[in-house]
Amino acid sequence: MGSAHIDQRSLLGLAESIASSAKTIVDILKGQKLPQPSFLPCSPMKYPENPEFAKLQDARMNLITSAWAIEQFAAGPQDYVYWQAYTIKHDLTVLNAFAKFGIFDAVPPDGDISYADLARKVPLTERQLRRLFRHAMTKNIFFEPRPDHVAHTALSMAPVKNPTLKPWIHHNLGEVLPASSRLADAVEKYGDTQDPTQTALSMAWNLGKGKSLFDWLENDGEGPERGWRARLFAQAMQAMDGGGHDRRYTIQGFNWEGLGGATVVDVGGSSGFISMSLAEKFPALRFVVQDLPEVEDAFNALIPTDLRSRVTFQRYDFMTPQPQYSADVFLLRHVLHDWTDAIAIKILRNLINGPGGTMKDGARIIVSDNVMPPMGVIPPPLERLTTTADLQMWTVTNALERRKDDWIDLFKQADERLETVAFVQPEGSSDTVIEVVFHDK
Ligand SMILES: C[S@@+](CC[C@H](N)C(=O)[O-])C[C@H]1O[C@@H](n2cnc3c(N)ncnc32)[C@H](O)[C@@H]1O
Repeated sequence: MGSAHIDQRSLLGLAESIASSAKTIVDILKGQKLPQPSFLPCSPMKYPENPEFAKLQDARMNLITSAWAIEQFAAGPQDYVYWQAYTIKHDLTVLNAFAKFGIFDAVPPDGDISYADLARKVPLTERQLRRLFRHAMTKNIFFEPRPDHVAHTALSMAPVKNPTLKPWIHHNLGEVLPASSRLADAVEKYGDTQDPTQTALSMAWNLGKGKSLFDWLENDGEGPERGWRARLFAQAMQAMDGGGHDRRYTIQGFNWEGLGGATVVDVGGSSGFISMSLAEKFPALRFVVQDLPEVEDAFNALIPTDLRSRVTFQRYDFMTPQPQYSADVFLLRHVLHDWTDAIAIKILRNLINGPGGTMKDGARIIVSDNVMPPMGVIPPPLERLTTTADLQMWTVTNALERRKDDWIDLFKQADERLETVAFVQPEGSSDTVIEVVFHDK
């Protein structure tokens, strides 16, 4: 078991470390004839991933860790804590307002636009716009190339170039942020509960008795609007398809080719984007994407014609017995971490015990999810992604991120016949692919 250590470096030591990591990054990019980082809107959105990835990644992680520490030294403890409490929430509010009111897309990607003209394109007044922009610009999100005009920077261009960041912002800042600000109140009221209906989210959004996150996403809204949150959530999940949660890690982490002509059931598969990528790569495989009814539209919008015969959608509630119980493989990607142990066990048992029989001997459950590493063994910027995922689950469903032993215990508790045979975490991946085999003996 590792432990997190306090950073012992001095102010000058941090500055030297920053200079050294920055030089490594500059040299690698120069060597590969790639642009240097800048705030120009045409800047690349991501770092390259190639043979020098590990060296580049180490330098980036050290640079970020050192920059965080040096910011804390430069601010001093009193100002740092005071500023954090005061400013951060508004950074997030502004980002949410930009996404909600279509401002990222209303500012032209090239050139600039006056606040007055922008106010004619979006549902905000010039005065409101100026106030939001002025705060955002302190962190290099948009800038004023000339008085009274606003233009994009590389950061404000990110949701324009990758539109899935907009539903991602909506879910995290429009839905989860009001809930995370109630986490302490929910703990005070409900204690250390694992009930998915007694959460900070249910408190913040007055969900009513017995309603959980997914009931709310699925049912909020009237008439044709109903389920609008679930549809946006399905798009937000596609934003996770990049960085450490890129779909390619789920593809690399298991020998899909070796399955031959099997049927894979993608349980809680959302828009089906993983199944579609797997189907493209492995033409012998067939897929059934299962999710709640409101997600079907997102699937229909995404499925290419040539995959329709091999990738289908089935409305299915995984709190009920699995209709495809005789399939060869069940994929659960980013699903079990949404649920406390008692419910995750119920979901697993529903896979095994179908309405007409049990899972086939030798069938596999493939889980692609976070496995919490021991404390302090991965760089702090990556550690923060795992602790964020854990707190996010606590906030929205009272669930958690599990360590390796927790996963093994979970499968055993669900059914003694489940054997966990592999944990594979491809390089660069935040997800681990866990392979579990069912022995019907
Ligand atoms: C965190 S998302 C993961 C989606 C997808 N597997 C991925 O990798 O991005 C969890 C999914 O579980 C689905 N879900 C939640 N409750 C469900 C239920 N009772 N039955 C079936 N699907 C459900 C949600 O609609 C959502 O698509």
